Amino acid sequence: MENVIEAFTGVTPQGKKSRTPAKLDVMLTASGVILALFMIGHMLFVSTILLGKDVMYTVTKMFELEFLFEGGIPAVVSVIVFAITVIFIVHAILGARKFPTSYRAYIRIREHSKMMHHKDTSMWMFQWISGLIMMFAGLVHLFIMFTQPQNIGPFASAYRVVENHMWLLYVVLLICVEIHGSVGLYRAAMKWGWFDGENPKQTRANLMKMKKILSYVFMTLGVVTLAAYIKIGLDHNIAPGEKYQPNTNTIEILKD
Ligand code: HEM
Ligand code: HEM
Repeated sequence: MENVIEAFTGVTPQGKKSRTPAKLDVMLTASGVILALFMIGHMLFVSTILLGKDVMYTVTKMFELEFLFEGGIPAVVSVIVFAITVIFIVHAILGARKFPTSYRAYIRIREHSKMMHHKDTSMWMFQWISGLIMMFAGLVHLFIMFTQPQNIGPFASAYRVVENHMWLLYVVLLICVEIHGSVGLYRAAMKWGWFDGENPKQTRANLMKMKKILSYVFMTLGVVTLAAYIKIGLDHNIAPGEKYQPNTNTIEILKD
C-alpha cells in the first residue's frame, strides 16, 4: 500500500521524499569507481606486451594460478570476468537512469550544454553518450573473455585483434573508456566533495589537471599497446588456436 501511495503522489505516506534515488546515486559512484580502478589494472596488464611476449605470457599464466596448479586454469579468468560483468551491468542500469529518454529531453540537454559553454556540462554529454556505446560494445568483449579465457596470450590475443578484427571494437572502446573513466573519477570527486579542502576552486583546477593527465597517459598507453598486438598479428603468420611457445630461459629469469 505504501508503495502505491508513493507511486501516485511522489512522496511516502509520511509526506517524505524517498531516499532511494540518493542511495542509487551512491551505488552509481561506487560501481563507477570500482570499474575505473579495475580499468587501470586492466590496461597495465594488457600493456605488458610492450615489455615482451614472454612477460605478457608470464602475467597471463599468473592469472590462471599456474603457481598453484600445473599448466594453469583458464576458468579462473572466467570467474573474474563474471564478477566484473555483474558490476558493469549494475553500473550501466544505474547510469541509464540519467540518459535523456525522449527527443525533447535530448534537445533540451544539448542546447543547454551548447549555451552554457561550461566544461563540466559538456563532459557530462560525453559521459552518457560514451556510456551508451559501452553498454553494447563492452558486453561483446566481456562475453568473448568469459567464454574463451584459454585464448588470452601473446599469440591468441594478437590473432583475435587482427584476424577476428577486434581492433575495430577496441578502438571504439578505448576512446570511450579512457575518457568516461577519467571524467567519471573527476565528476565523482566533485559531486561528493572528496578533496574540497580549504580552497575548493584550486581543488577543482587540480582535479581537472589530474583528469587530463590520466586520460592522456592511458589513451597513449592503449594506442601503443593496440599497435603492438597488431604488429605481432601481422608479423607472425599465426594459425587459428596457435599458442605462444615461451622462451624457457626468459621465463625462468622472470620467475626469479
Ligand atoms: C556499461 C556501460 C556504462 C554506462 C551506461 C555508464 C553510464 C554512466 C553515466 C550516465 C554516468 C554519469 C552519472 C552522473 O554523472 O550523474 C556514469 C558515471 C561514471 N562511470 Fe560509467 N557507464 C558505463 C561504463 C563505465 C565503465 C566501463 C567505467 C570504468 C572506467 C565507468 C566509470 C564511471 C565513473 C567513475 C563514473 C562517475 C560516477 C559518478 O558520477 O558518481 N563507467 N556512468
Ligand atoms: C575481467 C574482465 C576483462 C578481461 C579479462 C579483459 C581482457 C582483455 C585482454 C586479454 C585484452 C587483450 C586483447 C585480447 O586478448 O583480445 C583486452 C583488451 C582490451 N580491453 Fe579488456 N578485459 C576485460 C574487461 C574490459 C572492460 C570492462 C573494458 C571496457 C569497457 C575493456 C576494454 C578493453 C580495451 C579497450 C582493450 C584494447 C586494449 C588496448 O587498446 O590497449 N576490457 N582485454
